[in-house]
Amino acid sequence: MSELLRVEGLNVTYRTRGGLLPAARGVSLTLRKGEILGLVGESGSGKSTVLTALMRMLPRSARVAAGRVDFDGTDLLSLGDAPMRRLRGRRIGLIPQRPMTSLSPVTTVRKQLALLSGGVIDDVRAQRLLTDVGLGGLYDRLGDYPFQFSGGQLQRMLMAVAVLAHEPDLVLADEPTTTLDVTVQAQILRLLLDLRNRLGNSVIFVSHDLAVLSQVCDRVGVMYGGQLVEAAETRDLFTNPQHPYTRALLDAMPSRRARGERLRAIPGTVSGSQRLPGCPFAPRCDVATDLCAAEAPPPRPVAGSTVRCHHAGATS
Ligand SMILES: Nc1ncnc2c1ncn2[C@@H]1O[C@H](COP(=O)(O)OP(=O)(O)OP(=O)(O)O)[C@@H](O)[C@H]1O
Repeated sequence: MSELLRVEGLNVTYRTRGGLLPAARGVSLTLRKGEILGLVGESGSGKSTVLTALMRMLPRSARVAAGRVDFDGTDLLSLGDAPMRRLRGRRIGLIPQRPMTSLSPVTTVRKQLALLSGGVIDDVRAQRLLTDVGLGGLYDRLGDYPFQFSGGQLQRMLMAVAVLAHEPDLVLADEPTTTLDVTVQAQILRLLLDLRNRLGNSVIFVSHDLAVLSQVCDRVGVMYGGQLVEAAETRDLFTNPQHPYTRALLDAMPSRRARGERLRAIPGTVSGSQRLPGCPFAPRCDVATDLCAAEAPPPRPVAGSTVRCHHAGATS
């Protein structure tokens, strides 16, 4: 598979009352054509910041302090605003986190689908797209308002717009199933896989839930304190995790604990870890040494993973 996206050394900083906050720190990743890459991490680890930087939709308080984002031969970070707007939607689609709040409550769904698709969804096209995402029966109700549909139905419609209206090469999905119940969540994940298999698009799928990512992703990147601390093929990550934080995340997954066994929470919080000079996970890590607190480990290959840990390889 050839490469679609290459992110190198992405640094994003927010201006806050407490000073500059480095929310993404030296994030490097690659995405092949047709690949689904998951990004996982606790709240505040920097997942949305990376996704928003790729879309060039960061708030004004943010600054991309360093890095390069090559999208199919185009440097996204130096691209002018007008060509970037043309790219958004057409070649890069976004599936939002909360379908209900992404839509205006006072405009009919028909109008919003047309607007979101840049005018390409007329009534004939809408019928085909709805059928493609398993909602053919809702065509007669397009004049209704968002609150008259379920969250799962709205998310399918937004996926139809993001993935099918222009068939973009890259789809960015920011926790698209978080607000849905488990059965609907499974339907949405299946739909995402079906669409990828049919269209061959690449996807970056952000979630705080490793179990969700394991169902759809070819590869998974683990974020902590603004850094990508480990990235590997999904199976390798689950069977042979190299970073202590990845191991702790896996240990905290209910499905991986034996029945009756206590779940292991990770003590401490991610808060403030972006400002530490050494490894951001060091204060919560049970194998950390003085070196970890003093020096940030660079990414290096260990047993199929790319991992940022001074002790990876020695501790597994
Ligand atoms: N607009 C902003 N202004 C200042 N700080 C921000 C802003 N947006 C995010 N941050 C901070 O940047 C860090 C990374 O946040 P980000 O939203 O990227 O994390 P996340 O992993 O996506 O979290 P979540 O899962 O909760 O969405 C956090 O410390 C957050 O508080």
